[in-house]
Amino acid sequence: MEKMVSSWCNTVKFVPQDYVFPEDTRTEDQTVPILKNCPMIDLEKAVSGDRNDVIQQVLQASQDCGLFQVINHGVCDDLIKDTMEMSKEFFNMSNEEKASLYSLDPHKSCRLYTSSFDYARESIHLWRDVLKHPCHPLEEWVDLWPQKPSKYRDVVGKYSIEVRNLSLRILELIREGLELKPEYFGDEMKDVQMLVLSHYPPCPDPSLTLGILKHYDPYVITILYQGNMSGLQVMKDGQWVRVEPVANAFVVNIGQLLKVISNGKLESVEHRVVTNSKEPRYTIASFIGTRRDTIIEPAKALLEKDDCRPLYQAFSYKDFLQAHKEHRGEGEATLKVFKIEG
Ligand SMILES: O=C(O)CCC(=O)C(=O)O
Ligand SMILES: [Fe+2]
Repeated sequence: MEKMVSSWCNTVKFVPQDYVFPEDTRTEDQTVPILKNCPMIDLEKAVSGDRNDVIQQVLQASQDCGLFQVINHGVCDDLIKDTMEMSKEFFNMSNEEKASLYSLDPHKSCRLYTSSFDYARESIHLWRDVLKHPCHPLEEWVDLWPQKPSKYRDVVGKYSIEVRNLSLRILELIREGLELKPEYFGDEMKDVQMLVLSHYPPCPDPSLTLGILKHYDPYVITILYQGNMSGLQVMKDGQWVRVEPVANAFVVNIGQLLKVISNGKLESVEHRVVTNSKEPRYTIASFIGTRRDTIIEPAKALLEKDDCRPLYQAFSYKDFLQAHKEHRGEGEATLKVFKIEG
């Protein structure tokens, strides 16, 4: 517990040496430019307006940026606010109250930890505390979730369901856009959902530290709520740029599995999180993924339609995760393992 950044960060004036990243991996400049033309997609229009136009916006943004933001997404503002409140309350509880969830074991399904999933093996730590738990199907997991704050399970349970529904609606737009058959994203492609609540406390020298190292999301799709504090940066045209938070909008990230399924038509964007010295930052990421035995491959219908060869061989998600672990921080290298050269 004493390793959690929030346990000791108020007592230090300088960044401890084991939190200082090598110069080429950390952020030297806090004032990187804003991601321009980050598409803001109005999802309501998919129902009441020109659905095809929304589909094209989603596809275009996924191709150009690997990321977009959504408004009028159907998750109600109060629920987002209450969930953020639950997260803040949780992280601000005393260490005694959180102790039962804290674990250094990367295999524990619901856990509170600090830095990355494997603190014990990393040489430099991230400026970040994390609560991570599966949430689908809710009744299977909810009993493992925090018991305090007392409304946590109720509020976060509702949030996880609504955000899951949002992910499925976006996946459906993508499926239609790629002209895949209706059952393409069947149950197995989306039957895992993880919720990751992050707390990035203020840092005395943000130029030395990172909240999360550069990475690609090793899932199908991510829905991120980043509150009102910036910190998320994406690699665009060889440059790190900021994704500014927009009140009640979600950031949608195309995961690496979707890049493979779309045979590289959709991009997955490299991103990282920087720290700041002023305010704590709280974010909630919902990842839709799959089980370890699911086979991932470029959609055959897409290859036939476009008359093109597959860029990736078929692989099990288990093998992908293994490669992901081996190439930590080098997300491009993970997919290269499965790339068909030619
Ligand atoms: O907290 C954030 O802003 C981003 C989190 C993220 O990229 C992740 O958890 O994969
Ligand atoms: Fe991420």
